[in-house]
Amino acid sequence: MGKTTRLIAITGGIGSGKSVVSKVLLSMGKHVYDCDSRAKSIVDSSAEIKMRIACEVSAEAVGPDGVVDRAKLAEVVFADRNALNRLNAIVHAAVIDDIENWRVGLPDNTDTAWVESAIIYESGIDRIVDCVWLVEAPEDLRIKRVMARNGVSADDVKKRIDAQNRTCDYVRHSCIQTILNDSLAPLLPQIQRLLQK
Ligand SMILES: CC(C)(COP(=O)(O)OP(=O)(O)OC[C@H]1O[C@@H](n2cnc3c(N)ncnc32)[C@H](O)[C@@H]1O)[C@@H](O)C(=O)NCCC(=O)NCCS
Ligand SMILES: Nc1ncnc2c1ncn2[C@@H]1O[C@H](COP(=O)(O)OP(=O)(O)OP(=O)(O)O)[C@@H](O)[C@H]1O
Repeated sequence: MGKTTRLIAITGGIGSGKSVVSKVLLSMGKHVYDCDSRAKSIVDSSAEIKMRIACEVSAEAVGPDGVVDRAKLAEVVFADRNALNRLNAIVHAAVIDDIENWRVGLPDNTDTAWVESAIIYESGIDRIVDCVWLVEAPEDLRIKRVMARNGVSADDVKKRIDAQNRTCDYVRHSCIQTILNDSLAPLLPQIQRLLQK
């Protein structure tokens, strides 16, 4: 059981490069929980959660076949803070439970594992991790990266940035390490240095 495994959050705004950091760790054989994909599986596998999303957030975002229309859901919640708060309240409690189950299921000898999420304070993940790795990149670069990655407009990316906590809020966590992922700083040596701490 990985019950005593130390948890480190990999956080930072959308497009900062959290997934790239996660991929480096995974390539080293480390355990990383990907909140975006796990949250999707949790929603997709729960009729109750989907019903709550349809009733409390957007009826149009869940089809009669139970399939979640994520483009529609994103359009609704990133234009309406109250709708986003309702969605977060429905999904995040289930994600926290899932992280705890995942941690318990890690192999015995797992000293440290990572949880990747853009929104550790909104989701409550800050309360279950021991340390935070904050991935940072200039906002204009983050916007360009996400436009290229997702084929979306700058306006769509800015709406998500507005929905996420500002960098200054991250300092609320007592143990925080920064990884700079602009167009110049190489990532690998920074990750290796943090792994030695
Ligand atoms: C809003 C949804 C439908 C958009 O789906 P979509 O496939 O377009 O995006 P995806 O899930 O891959 O997320 C991409 C990025 O959007 C940002 N984002 C996602 N959810 C949120 C949120 N609740 N608040 C702020 N930013 C968010 C993050 O930077 C994330 O990395 C989806 O993200 C969702 O259901 N979000 C609520 C659950 C959640 O908070 N998941 C993320 C961490 S637990
Ligand atoms: N240093 C880099 N050099 C080139 N491309 C990069 C770099 N860092 C990230 N990218 C690219 O930018 C895009 C955004 O990066 P990534 O998906 O890791 O961001 P993220 O922080 O995980 O975003 P999200 O909050 O949406 O999960 C990806 O297509 C990624 O390949």
